[in-house]
Amino acid sequence: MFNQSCCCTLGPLFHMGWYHLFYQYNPYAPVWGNMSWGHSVSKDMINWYELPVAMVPTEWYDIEGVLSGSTTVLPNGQIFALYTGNANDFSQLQCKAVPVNLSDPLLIEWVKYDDNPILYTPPGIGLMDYRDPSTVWTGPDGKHRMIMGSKRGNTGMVLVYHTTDYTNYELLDEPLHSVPNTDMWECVDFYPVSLTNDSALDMAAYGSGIKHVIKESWEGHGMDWYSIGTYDAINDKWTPDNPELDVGIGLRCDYGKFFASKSLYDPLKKRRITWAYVGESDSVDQDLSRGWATVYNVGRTIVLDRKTGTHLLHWPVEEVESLRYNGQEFKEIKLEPGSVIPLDIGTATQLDIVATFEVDQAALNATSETDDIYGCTTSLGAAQRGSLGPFGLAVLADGTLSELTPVYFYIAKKADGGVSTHFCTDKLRSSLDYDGERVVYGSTVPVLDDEELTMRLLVDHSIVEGFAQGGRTVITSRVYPTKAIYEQAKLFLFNNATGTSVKASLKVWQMASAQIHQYAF
Ligand SMILES: OC[C@H]1O[C@@](CO)(OC[C@@]2(O[C@H]3O[C@H](CO)[C@@H](O)[C@H](O)[C@H]3O)O[C@H](CO)[C@@H](O)[C@@H]2O)[C@@H](O)[C@@H]1O
Repeated sequence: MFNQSCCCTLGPLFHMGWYHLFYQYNPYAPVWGNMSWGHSVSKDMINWYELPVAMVPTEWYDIEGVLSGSTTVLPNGQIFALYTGNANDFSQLQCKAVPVNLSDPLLIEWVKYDDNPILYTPPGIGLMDYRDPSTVWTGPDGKHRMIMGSKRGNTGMVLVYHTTDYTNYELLDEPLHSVPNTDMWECVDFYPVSLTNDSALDMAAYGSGIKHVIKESWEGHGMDWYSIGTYDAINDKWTPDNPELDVGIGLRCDYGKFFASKSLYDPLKKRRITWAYVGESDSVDQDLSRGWATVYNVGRTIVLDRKTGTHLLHWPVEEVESLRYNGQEFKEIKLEPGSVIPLDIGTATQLDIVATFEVDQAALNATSETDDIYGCTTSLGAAQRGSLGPFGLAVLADGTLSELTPVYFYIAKKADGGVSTHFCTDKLRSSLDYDGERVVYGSTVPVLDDEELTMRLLVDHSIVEGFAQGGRTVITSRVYPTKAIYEQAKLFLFNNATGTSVKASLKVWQMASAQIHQYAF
């Protein structure tokens, strides 16, 4: 957690045994402004050291902000950053910077390129619709490429550039991809995923057995969208597998607070990790009185869900399991319709929970109730009862359930005989004293015939990260309980369905705190 960091998680990189995270950061206040590149490092992605700010606004071309961008590590070990400068007239110009000393594992000092800016807005693009240059990668033809997010009118798009020297960039005539009515695409990310195994691929991977993902962050809406498709590197064009799941209209990386994410190919463990800015959801006044705002999620691996082929799986990095202690197991607890069962686990403010739920198959077949329009976000939350849901866990709840955050499944039988399963987080009663959004987050989650319903929850005081079906649908929430804190925070199982009992089995671990410190020089 960092004093007002905001917006894109910038070019993460791995250098000499350290994971580096750069992020939009205001050194002076917990609100957006004075945008600089904050810098933190970790050896394990769990415990972090905060380093001196890497870049601050100093020049005419970035005096209104050193905005988002990326870093690139070349095969010869050279490193550079590309970023958007918010110029003195607020136009968005692309700039370059390099670390002063490559033999410094911490890459403390950065210097801006003398001939910045290296790119001006192309004709036909708004001066403020042109930002967040990506990591540079090399295609199968040996050409080096960089992409940026933009829009024309209301059509969001990814622009593609070629470069031969990593400083001069030539814009291609056609975008990599665009989708009408999706507005400005911020912080675009583009990466390959394997169709054959869970090993991540670095950007150079291309050919059969590979799909490519475009991720964009929807300006002003705090939502990150992704789509899986095929990249034609010869023509620098990308096509979605399913036009109904195109970028910005189909699937989200997370259905809660998770914005402006950026991924890293981790060369050490051959995996792709993503981080995003998990903003506060109470008022700016609260940010000011706390003196800080915004956290980052525990790093999440990304792989293609090879069972559905339609989804990605976002899952907490394995390192987080090193924080687990005092694991307790609960087996086959029967939850009758309308039941709420406290789980005796002691303090319940920092938890890792893995739970499975088994619905009575006879009840599922027998129910005559159908609901074709159920949706988490339009529902009344966990209080809305149906024949086959909701059931799940209430976290950060006080003993009287005056405050609680239910995370649950809701199965809706459809008129055509099929079912849709929804994964939701209900923030309507998370806090008795709260001046922010009171909403229900969530979406549908595919559940295949041979699968149980499973969820994993990471609970950490004001953050609840929920992962359904191995990470097919993910919800990150910020909640601000006033009573359900420290020793008063409890964990409950519940089944608010009217027509089925549910069997729950779960393992719950207490979680030690991660260490976040200033680096001692
Ligand atoms: O920090 C800038 C980077 O953040 C991104 C993605 O989140 O753009 C956000 C954006 O909005 C910020 O500035 C607004 C004032 O201009 C402010 O109202 C808003 O709350 C902020 O998040 O930043 C740019 C530049 O101002 C603006 O066009 C965006 O909407 C990313 O695209 C930027 O690189």
